[in-house]
Amino acid sequence: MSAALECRDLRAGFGEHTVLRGVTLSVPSGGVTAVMGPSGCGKSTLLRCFNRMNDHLPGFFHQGEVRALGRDVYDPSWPVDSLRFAVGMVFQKPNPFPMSIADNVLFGPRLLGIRQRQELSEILESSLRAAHLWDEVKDALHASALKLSGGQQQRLCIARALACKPQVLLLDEPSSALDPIATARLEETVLDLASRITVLWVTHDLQQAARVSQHVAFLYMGELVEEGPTAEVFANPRNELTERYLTGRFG
Ligand SMILES: Nc1ncnc2c1ncn2[C@@H]1O[C@H](COP(=O)(O)OP(=O)(O)OP(=O)(O)O)[C@@H](O)[C@H]1O
Repeated sequence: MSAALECRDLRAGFGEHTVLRGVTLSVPSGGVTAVMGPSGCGKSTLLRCFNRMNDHLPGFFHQGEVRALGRDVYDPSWPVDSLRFAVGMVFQKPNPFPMSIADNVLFGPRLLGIRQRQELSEILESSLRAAHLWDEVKDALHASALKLSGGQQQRLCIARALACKPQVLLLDEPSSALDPIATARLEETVLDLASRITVLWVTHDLQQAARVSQHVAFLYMGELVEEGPTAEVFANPRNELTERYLTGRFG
């Protein structure tokens, strides 16, 4: 199985604060890999290294290698915009742009220079369908995205990322602001997508990690403690820290 994302000896942090302390991780192509670990252990920082979303944050530094789709993410011949189209991201809080549903989805394709009406309308429909939102919004494509519910807004954010035809989606606790029904719909949507693209999903929720992922990585205080097939890690963790985390015995 080839790796969609990889980092080797990755140290990263902000100013004097080292957050990631030499993380080596390989995220298999296809399916869902969950990153779990206690608050502050560096999950989001790790996720954001893969599409260079930390770069603009004050004091950010990194050492070591970070690769996406087989390429160094700092390869000067790979513009950061193209990297972020290939490795899309959905954040904790839904963040639709204050514009119509259609304009949200078509924002990326228009930036990519696509102007043909027919092509844009195909991208709009296929992205909304893939995000399981088409049936709910097909008669209101020109209504404001801000009128959608939180769960719909989060699926719109997925559609917006999908419109740029990513090969990888980074999800940073995308359901933490959603109720259980909206969370279930989001999980169903992502599981469908994961047959075609690679998903790296940061979650606090162990049951969610067990439900959605085939591969799991456990981070603790900036170090990768354990990774492997989800069923194996949950049933038989090799590391005592992982075992304590999974059984809720974490001081
Ligand atoms: N922009 C920033 N500037 C300075 N420190 C930061 C910044 N972003 C994160 N940190 C610090 O890096 C550490 C790891 O944060 P990160 O958000 O990666 O952890 P996390 O495991 O995702 O946490 P949570 O589960 O609470 O979201 C924390 O101590 C945090 O305060």
